[in-house]
Amino acid sequence: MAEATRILHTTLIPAFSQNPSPHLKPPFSHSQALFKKNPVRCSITTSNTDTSRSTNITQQEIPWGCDIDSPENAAALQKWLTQNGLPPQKMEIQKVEVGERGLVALKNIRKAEKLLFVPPSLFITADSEWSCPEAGEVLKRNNVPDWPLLATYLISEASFMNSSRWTNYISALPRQPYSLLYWTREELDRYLEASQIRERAIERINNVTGTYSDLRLRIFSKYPNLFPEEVFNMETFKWSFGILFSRLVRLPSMDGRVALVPWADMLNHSCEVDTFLDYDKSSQGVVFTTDRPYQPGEQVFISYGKKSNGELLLSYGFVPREGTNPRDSVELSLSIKKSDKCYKEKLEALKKHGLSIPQCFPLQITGWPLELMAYAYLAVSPPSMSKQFDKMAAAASNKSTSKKDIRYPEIEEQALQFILDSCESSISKYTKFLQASGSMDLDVTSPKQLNRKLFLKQLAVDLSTTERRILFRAQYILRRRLRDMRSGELKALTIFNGLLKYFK
Ligand SMILES: C[S@@+](CC[C@H](N)C(=O)[O-])C[C@H]1O[C@@H](n2cnc3c(N)ncnc32)[C@H](O)[C@@H]1O
Repeated sequence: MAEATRILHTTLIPAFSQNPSPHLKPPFSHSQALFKKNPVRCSITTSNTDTSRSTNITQQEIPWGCDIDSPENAAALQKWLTQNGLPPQKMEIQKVEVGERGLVALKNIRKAEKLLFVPPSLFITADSEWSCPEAGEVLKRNNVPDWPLLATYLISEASFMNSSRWTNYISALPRQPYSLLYWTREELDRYLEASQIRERAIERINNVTGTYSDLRLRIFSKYPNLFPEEVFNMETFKWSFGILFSRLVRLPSMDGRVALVPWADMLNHSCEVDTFLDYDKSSQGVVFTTDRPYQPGEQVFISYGKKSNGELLLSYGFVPREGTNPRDSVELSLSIKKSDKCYKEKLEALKKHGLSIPQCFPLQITGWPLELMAYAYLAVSPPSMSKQFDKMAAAASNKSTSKKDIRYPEIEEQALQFILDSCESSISKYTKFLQASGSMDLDVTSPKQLNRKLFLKQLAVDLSTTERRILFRAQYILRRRLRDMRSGELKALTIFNGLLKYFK
């Protein structure tokens, strides 16, 4: 699946911003000049004919997807796809244990077999035809990038209901995609207080909100006939962005184009699988090649990419079982104390290399990056090492090409202790949350609310448990390294004292 954060950074911002920042700002901030004032009229009529959308339509009347446990919409989708060029398949959509709905093998599937073959006529891309062509033209004339364009397209097509070519597809989409976009600020603060994913979720929500506000200000408000507020509003944008975050695919063999690929987007993710979707030039369709055999009745999986549990929760709304994700990582936040004698110089060196105080680095169960160690060296280095600050900051930056494997034996122990302290402070936040979660008052007034809160809390508990596990591992390694170092130093000191005595 497409890497949402990267796409928001590289696709949204450059097209709209003259001053792209690596840290996400509302994406359309400097774009005024790119929008041309050129109103277009749409042929939408008030009648409810087959080829038009009623202007009286309300958001409630539009079927924004379905409850994904209802099998009818999936069956209708499957039938429609077959009638529209999807070749016979060795899988069908079924209710499954992992992912609610998924693709299940109907026949024996071999390892290294190509599956799917979804033709381009069934992809939704930035070039797809609009049921209201005038609306598409307005967005294109204003250089709206792929992501907001596709988000608007989905809403527009949903609003045309049966008149849209995509009605069967849209009706089978989840009514509420599981992603952190649907968590309120209070829920994020409460359930994800220990995890850095909270910050990422807030950033993403602000991004989506900013994108919608900008579209509304610069385009929708100027063409209310084409983009009525009852249909194109914050709620519907949350839905369409939620769909994009959890289903959009980047196709490497089509120059990295992004597309919604009906049918292929029914495949669920497994951390143990290595195969991913791509366009196959020889068969001219989206395929994937199995990396294992499947028997009839078994669910078939793909990989959504090498993502941590936190990233999977952020975009897809699920957390893999503890210990099953070899790519799992946790963001450790490192900081330099304001009381540090060289605080200003260190901050300047970090800023020069695009870093900040505090700064997050990913810890994995297998270890931590060299950049983190370089940051730790900088944090603990005394004023006498000020000449090295720039080199340390450069090595701490993952953008720098300079040598990262720097070593300063004289401050190595302090640097390791500094990382250990940061790990332990983070562990205590997770432990506090996990202990409190058992007796957390969910503050609900209906069974529906209770179900939702219980579900969110469980996701947060799962994420916190897996993230803390990585921190525990790092704590163990760091304590052992420090113990060995200190006992080595002690031994050296004993030998030295012995030698001193001998010479005396
Ligand atoms: C591309 S869709 C896959 C089809 C989806 N299951 C459906 O019924 O529409 C991605 C969504 O499937 C679900 N999903 C995928 N892999 C999963 C997994 N390993 N565990 C739990 N849910 C998963 C999540 O809700 C995710 O947002």
